[in-house]
Amino acid sequence: MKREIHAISTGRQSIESLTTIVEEIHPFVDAIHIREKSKTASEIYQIVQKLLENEVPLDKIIINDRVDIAYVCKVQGIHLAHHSLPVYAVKNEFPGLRIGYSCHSLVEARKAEKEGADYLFFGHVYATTSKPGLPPKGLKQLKNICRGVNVPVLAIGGVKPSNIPDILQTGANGIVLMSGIFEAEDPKGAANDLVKKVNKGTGGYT
Ligand SMILES: Cc1ncc(COP(=O)(O)OP(=O)(O)O)c(N)n1
Ligand SMILES: Cc1ncsc1CCOP(=O)(O)O
Ligand SMILES: [Mg+2]
Repeated sequence: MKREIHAISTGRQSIESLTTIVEEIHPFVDAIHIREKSKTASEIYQIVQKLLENEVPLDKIIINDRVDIAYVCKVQGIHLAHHSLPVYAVKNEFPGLRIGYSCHSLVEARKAEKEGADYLFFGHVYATTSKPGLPPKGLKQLKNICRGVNVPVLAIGGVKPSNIPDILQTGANGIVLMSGIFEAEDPKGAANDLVKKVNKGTGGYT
């Protein structure tokens, strides 16, 4: 199974900065999540249209939570969280959309898999400023999730180049980064480094 690198927007950047970064990084990553909880549907639609105008492939874009926008924009997929529509409901209505789900336990992971999730995020694996005050889940729990489901599991939270080998040892199928890409001094260089690190020892870069 091909290892994947996903990048998630921070929700803290302007449309201009966000789209500029996505235009630079898209060749290096497998998916870019537009996770903009305080932007309106109209603003998120505008982001997707701007990306499209700048030749970012729609099949690299995943919309967080907003199934309506994912469907209308015909992007790669939808990423759901515990506060989103249930996985089974989205699967029933939109069987063509790739569905991701953010899980935090094995019970949740198995439930999402059973309901039709195509891949899972598990985290936060390491401490991260994105989840202040919440203890990290760690590599042992990540390994447990990877063993307990058959769909790909991607590690999220505090991921950086130095911890990628440990993450991949757990059986995880990839990594997800927010600050390490979107807040990097050189997002394109950071994404390029991640590709090398993730594919080390597999005999090929993507
Ligand atoms: C145990 C637990 N429940 C919920 C959250 C946060 O929500 P989540 O479903 O992970 O969605 P995001 O807001 O992170 O996109 C959590 N971190 N832990
Ligand atoms: C959305 C989300 N869910 C768990 S950690 C996280 C954010 C990860 O951010 P970073 O890659 O900067 O640690
Ligand atoms: Mg989460």
